[in-house]
Amino acid sequence: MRDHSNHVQVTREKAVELLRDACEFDRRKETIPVQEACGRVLAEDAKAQTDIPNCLECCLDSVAVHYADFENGMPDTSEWVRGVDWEFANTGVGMPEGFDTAIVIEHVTVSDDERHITIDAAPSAKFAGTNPQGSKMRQGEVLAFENTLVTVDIMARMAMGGVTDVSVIARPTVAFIPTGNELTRIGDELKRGGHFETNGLLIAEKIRQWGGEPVLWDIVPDDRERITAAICEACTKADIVVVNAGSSKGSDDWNIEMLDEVGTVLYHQTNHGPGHHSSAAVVDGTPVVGISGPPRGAGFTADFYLRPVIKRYLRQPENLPKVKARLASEIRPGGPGAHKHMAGAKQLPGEVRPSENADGSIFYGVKFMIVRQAEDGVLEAVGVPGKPGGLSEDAVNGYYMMPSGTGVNPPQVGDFIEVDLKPWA
Ligand SMILES: Nc1nc2c(c(=O)[nH]1)N[C@H]1C(S)=C(S)[C@@H](COP(=O)(O)OP(=O)(O)OC[C@H]3O[C@@H](n4cnc5c(N)ncnc54)[C@H](O)[C@@H]3O)O[C@H]1N2
Ligand code: MOO
Repeated sequence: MRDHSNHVQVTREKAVELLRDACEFDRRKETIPVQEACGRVLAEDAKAQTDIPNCLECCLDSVAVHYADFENGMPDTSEWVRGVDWEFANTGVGMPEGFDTAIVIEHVTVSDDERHITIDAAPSAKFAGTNPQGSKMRQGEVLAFENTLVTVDIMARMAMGGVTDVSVIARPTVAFIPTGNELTRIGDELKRGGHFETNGLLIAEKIRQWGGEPVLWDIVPDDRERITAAICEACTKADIVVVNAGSSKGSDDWNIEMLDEVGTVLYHQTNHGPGHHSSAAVVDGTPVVGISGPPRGAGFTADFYLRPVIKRYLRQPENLPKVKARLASEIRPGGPGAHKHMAGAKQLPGEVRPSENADGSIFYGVKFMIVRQAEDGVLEAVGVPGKPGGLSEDAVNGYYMMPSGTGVNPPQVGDFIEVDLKPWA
């Protein structure tokens, strides 16, 4: 049984900072076709391979002429020959060779047989109505900088400049190690009192959405040697490792000890719940993110702690975006430390766990919120009604860290609160 007398509890902010400092990635690069670059991060500047346009180009639908014919005023065009003195020229297309100036088609009357024209407005200067070579992009010009997340527009711009292959940061591989004797693979027969291993499904998809490559480990039983072996193997094979469950104080909760044996534990508790038993370690230079078992907390603690590590690898913004929203429904404190048997209580009933902020520090209950526009146009946040883990959670798009502790006043309906937006990417 684990010795949990020596807690390393940190705030959420400190946890992210410790994890960030522990990441010294040796990023890999790969070259992929530009058509597949959307959603990837450039490892090098992408440069135009050619001038665009690569010759004098016509601006609008026009006829192409020689400016020299207009230098002494409007010429007599009755004897003009198509292809010699004039030619059609169209928007965004190279000028017919030899022609230097364009007159928009609205100032031109074309004969029915399209061989003769009369013009009612002369061009103002040589090259009028044209775009010079290289006016959209010049060969060698940077079209997108290193570390840019390629959007559809950027992908199309690079392709426009003749870029066929791009160098991108390889997707970091993220090993997910599920632990627990009670776990059963999805599709197998459920053990008595057990659960299907669903956190792997949940977190693998998040990893993909955030730009990583999930690698799912088989369920590891609560056995010290097997846990250690799985962690060590994963740390040699993956860029980032997630160890799931086995993080608390139960008779089979070994993960923190094992991480401590093979690496350095940075922290193994945070100041919020759910998610209290989140942890982090470094094993042979590989960051290991510890996510607690209960699925309700596993999802958003991955948002809090795993996402920044993946984003750091990919050199993308790490913090979740926050919005200020008007609290639209009453929310109550919760989690250890927010219990009615608060810090300082002399005797607790046996089924109640002691406060984790008995020292008077602030503890945060993570509240699932729906952020939406109120009828008066203001952004409002509604606490998810009903039972935690219920259907109403499907609409959750934000998290609020609700403080509790001595002297802390919880927000009232109508107050503005800061909500972390749930990340989809
Ligand atoms: N006496 C105390 N008991 C507990 C405390 C405490 O402070 N004192 N903390 C509670 C809190 S908070 C949490 S969170 C959990 C943390 O538990 P673990 O991270 O050690 O997770 P397990 O005990 O292994 O499992 C808990 C629960 O989650 C299910 N689980 C685990 N892995 C998966 C998975 N991959 N997919 C789906 N479900 C999974 C597991 O079957 C259990 O039902 O401890 C509290 N207890
Ligand atoms: O760590 Mo637990 O996730 O607080 O519920």
